[in-house]
Amino acid sequence: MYIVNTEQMRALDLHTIEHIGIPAFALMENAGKAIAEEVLSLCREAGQHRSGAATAVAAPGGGEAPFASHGIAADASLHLPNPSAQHWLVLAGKGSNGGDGAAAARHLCEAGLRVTLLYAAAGPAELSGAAALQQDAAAKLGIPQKFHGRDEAVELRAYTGIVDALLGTGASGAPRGAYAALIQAANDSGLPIVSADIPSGLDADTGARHEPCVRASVTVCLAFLKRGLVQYPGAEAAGRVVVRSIGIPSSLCRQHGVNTFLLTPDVLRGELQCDPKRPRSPEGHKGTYGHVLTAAGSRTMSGAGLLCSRAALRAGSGLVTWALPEELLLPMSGAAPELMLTPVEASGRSRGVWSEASADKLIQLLESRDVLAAGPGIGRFDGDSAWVRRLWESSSVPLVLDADALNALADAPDTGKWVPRQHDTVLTPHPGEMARLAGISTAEVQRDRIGTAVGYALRNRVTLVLKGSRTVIACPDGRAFVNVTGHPGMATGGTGDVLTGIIAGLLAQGLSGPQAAALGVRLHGLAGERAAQARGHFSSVTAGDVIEAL
Ligand SMILES: NC(=O)C1=CN([C@@H]2O[C@H](COP(=O)(O)OP(=O)(O)OC[C@H]3O[C@@H](n4cnc5c(N)ncnc54)[C@H](O)[C@@H]3O)[C@@H](O)[C@H]2O)[C@H](O)CC1
Ligand SMILES: [K+]
Repeated sequence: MYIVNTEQMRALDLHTIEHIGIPAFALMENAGKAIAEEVLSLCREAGQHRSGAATAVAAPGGGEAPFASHGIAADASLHLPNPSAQHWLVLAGKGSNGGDGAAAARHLCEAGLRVTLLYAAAGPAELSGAAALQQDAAAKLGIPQKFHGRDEAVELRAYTGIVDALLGTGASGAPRGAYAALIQAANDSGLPIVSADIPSGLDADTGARHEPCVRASVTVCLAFLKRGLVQYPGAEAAGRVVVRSIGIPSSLCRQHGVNTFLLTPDVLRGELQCDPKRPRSPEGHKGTYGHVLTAAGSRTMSGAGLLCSRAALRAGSGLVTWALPEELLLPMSGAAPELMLTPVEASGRSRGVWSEASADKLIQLLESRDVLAAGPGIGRFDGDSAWVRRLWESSSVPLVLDADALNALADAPDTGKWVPRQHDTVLTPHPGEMARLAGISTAEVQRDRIGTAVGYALRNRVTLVLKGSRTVIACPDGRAFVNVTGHPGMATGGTGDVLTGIIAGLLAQGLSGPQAAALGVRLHGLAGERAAQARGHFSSVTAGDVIEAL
């Protein structure tokens, strides 16, 4: 599923209208029907919820074919039992979003609902183009219309639901004047709201909420998923999002530079050519599935190393060697019998702390290993930026950097002079680590997660996993994937270490950086959901549970 920004959406609209020849009015008609269908679906759900009765009429001879009678069936998508009990208000702006709303009003009327159109305008003269034609068509059909051009309060409780067709991708800044008043009234009404394209007030590119912003029950996103609908926390305003085709060919997306995707199984298999069900060769032996070296753990954070190493095994790596400061060797021996442990030179200050010199041992160990995962629980230590540089420049295997290895990278004075790596490099920062790497504030990272991640990945030719709600996987070629799996219960110590191990384990089995990062993030989220389900309540999920659920 493609994710577009407003500039790409406008270009796709224009291309479809001007080059392909599908008129804006036709697109708007399709948009209106799609919105109406989702309103009716919401009404049916509510009706079923209340009465528990199924709405479909069983066809003669069994089967659920609604309204079929002797082989003749009606259009089920616009059916609602007792539609006249519904009186929906369509709030329409002066632009094409409002045009979608007017079209939806006609289709809802056709389905038998009572409908009123309320424009954020002083009169029809303020409308133009296809939106004016839609308003005129609705008027000709006798659909009641009101015009509200001023910033005055209005009472909406007489209705049963609201369609928000005030602002779409043409909005800029916080809703003003009558738009603000109507959005406020809609939110205050407590009625179910179905938003056209995006909730009015939501920034379609960044997901920022310009108040007053509509809080929708459902958002009917038209043509392609808008970036703002997958950037949290703003996107919570959208409620359930359903993307509906309106006739703009998805085949146009590539030529308009759309290279951001929702991470679905189809996208994994298609765009990423990554088939998680890849058959494992029967003659496979532990060497077939790769050997991960983890450089992780320190005196006060030994568990991070254990979690990362166990996760690499659980993700399918044939072997895992855990390199750790010598002081931890005895205490951690046998903690996970499947792991091989090897001590590295600790710092002069303390035997439980890493040293810059330990990089030499790691490089030597990598002569017989396939992947290096460095960072979970290593803490900060003298010379750690030089340590990261040594690993960056001298390891000739895929590399995953996490936690304080990223902070050490961020503090390195001259990364621009480092020898570019010829092997997959995956960084897994949380927003704070991303901020340090990019030299901006965490708030700025969160304001445009996709843009920040893609910019860094392109500049540094790495795969960047920006963790958080809706994790972003940004690739060295500029493509980005937004993950939808996961669970609030995963916001607990150690789940980041587990993700690093999973990605390393997948790299060890031959996946590329983007494939291992995308599949790893998706599986990590699914495992977290399963762990939360098994625990009954998400507050008791631990990182270890996520490994077990993987
Ligand atoms: N173009 C097409 O073929 C299709 C478009 N679709 C729908 O159209 C909107 C985008 O429409 P556009 O006319 O560009 O802008 P909007 O309707 O979103 O709003 C512009 C309208 O609102 C005023 N305005 C802008 N910002 C503010 C503000 N902060 N406060 C108050 N008023 C504001 C501005 O002056 C204009 O009058 C898209 O989202 C789709 O819904 C269809 O999908 C069909 C194809
Ligand atoms: K809207």
